[in-house]
Parts: sequence; structure tokens; C-alpha cells
Amino acid sequence: MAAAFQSFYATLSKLPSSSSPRSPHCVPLTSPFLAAKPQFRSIGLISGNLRYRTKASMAEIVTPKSKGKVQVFESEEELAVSLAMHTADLCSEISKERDSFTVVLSGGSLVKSLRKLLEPPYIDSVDWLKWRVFWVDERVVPKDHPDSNYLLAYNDFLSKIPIPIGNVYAINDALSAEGAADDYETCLRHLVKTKIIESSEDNTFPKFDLMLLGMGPDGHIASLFPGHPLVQEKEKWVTSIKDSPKPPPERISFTLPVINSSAHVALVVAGAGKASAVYSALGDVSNSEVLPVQLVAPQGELTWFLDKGAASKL
Ligand SMILES: O=C1O[C@H](COP(=O)(O)O)[C@@H](O)[C@H](O)[C@H]1O
Repeated sequence: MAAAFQSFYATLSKLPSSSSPRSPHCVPLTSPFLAAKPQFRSIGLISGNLRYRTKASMAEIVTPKSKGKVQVFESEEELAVSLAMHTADLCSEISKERDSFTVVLSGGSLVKSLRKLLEPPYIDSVDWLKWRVFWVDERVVPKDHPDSNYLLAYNDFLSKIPIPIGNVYAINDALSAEGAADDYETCLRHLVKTKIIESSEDNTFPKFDLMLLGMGPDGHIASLFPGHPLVQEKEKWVTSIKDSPKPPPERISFTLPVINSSAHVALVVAGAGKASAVYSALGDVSNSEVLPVQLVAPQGELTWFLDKGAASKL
């Protein structure tokens, strides 16, 4: 296993920091890891793992504006335990029917909240070969730049799981923000056409299996910021922003119709600094400005993962 991981790291670190404009990373690369794949145990075992089920102390709450399932955990640690179980259970369920499990990551604190997937039982049981990883938003910087959402996910998550490198769909960082957004959308369209990503019921947008969304203290999700015109985008799948109020200014982002076409959305929010935006979204308040997080209303299931701090104003 260790040797396989090393060869995986070595190959990933040799990946060019950019690819040619017409070859986004949507064409899966041949992975040396695939050849060295260990046999994974059935994930079904995880559902019966009472150690994890009973460990977290969680309250499920009905809020005045309750959309979806709202879960509040005693601590971020317990939130992370439950998020790992939720993700692993979905992977298990979806993998029974399909060869790919499409997961969309956010940047920021979300990645740290995935850490329990790196521990037993999940690290050995999840069918990582089925994972296809995308980003709901990305900063338009080189992949080795400290602001890169790819780099964050690589360092803290992707480099620690046995995922084939060709299943990781990063943006083309050689392009302008607009070019990178168009290129990423082309990549998604190709993957929908080849049925690696499912299509929404009306075939208009891609339907990802699991969208893991973080939220900023201002109520932004992805790179859709309060009051910004991009929040209104109805046609494009991927859009770009050059004046992000949060640095760095140039980013790409999935649009709300794509986010809302997902089969499952997990909104993962921890910390008292985000309590006001959580209250705007779920509390008994009618604010004149609708925050982007309030517009998350997927066709599929929405599950909130809040810690006590984030839920403190509810
Ligand atoms: O800039 C971004 O911020 C949000 C929230 O980040 P957090 O660190 O407050 O959780 C993140 O979801 C998004 O992907 C990222 O680009």
C-alpha cells in the first residue's frame, strides 16, 4: 500500500501546473495507482458501525425556514465524524448503481472537515476508485499557489486517499478567469455526455452526486457573493469573477442552477463567526438582502452540518 501511495504522489507532483487550453483535465490520465489498487472491503459495513453512530451528540432541529435536514453538533469534531459517515454512506449507495461517485469540493474550512474520511474505517472501506472530484469554485492562481483550492485539497485530503489522478478535475490555471470557466464548463459537458456525471431531470444541468459546500461569514457559497450579479446567472454552468470581495479577486464558480441540480448538497458550517448568516438562512427573520446561501435549494436532498457556534443564533 505504501509503495502504491508513493507512486501516486510522485505522479501527481509531476502533473504540469497547467494544461493546453483545449485539453482540460477532463481527460482522465492513466493512473499508475490503478494497477496497484488494493482490494477494498464493502462499504456496507460502515452503515453498521455503531462506534461512529453513537459517538456524535447531535440535535436535529426544525427551524422557522427549515429547508432540508438541519443537524447541530456539539463540536466541529463531532460534525466531522458525521460528515464522514454521510459521505461514505452516499458513496456506498451510489456506487452500487454506477461506476462513478461525483463529489464537488469547496475550498476553505470544508476540506479540514473531511479529515475523518482519512481514518479507519473509511480510509480502507470507501471505494475511492469511483470518486470523481471537482471544485465548486477555484481561485485563478497557479496550482502551487497558497490561495489555490486545489492545493489545499491536495495537501489535506487528495494526497492521502488512493484516488486515481485522472479522476481529479482541476481547472486549467494557464487561462484567464473567463477562459478557465469556459474550459471547466466544456470539461463538465464532456463528462455529462459520456455519462460520468449524471444529468438533471430536464437535461439542462449536470447533476452531481454530492456537493460539499462551505459558507463564508457573509453568507457566500462557492464564489457567489452577496449582492454580486453572478448570483443571478441562469444559463452558464461555470462563471468567472474578477472582482471578488474576498481575495484573490479572480475566481471561477459553479452557478446556482448547477449547485441546485445536485442529488445531495451538504452545507458544512462551523464557528460562531458564521452564526449571523446561518440565522439569516434558517432563523425567524426576513432580511431585505437575500444571501447566496439562502438560494441553495437543491432538487435533491439538502443537509446542514452545523456546530454549536454556527447554530448559536437559531
Ligand atoms: O473563498 C472561499 O470561501 C468559502 C468559505 O470559506 P471558509 O474558510 O469560511 O469555510 C469557501 O466555501 C469557498 O470554496 C472559498 O473559495
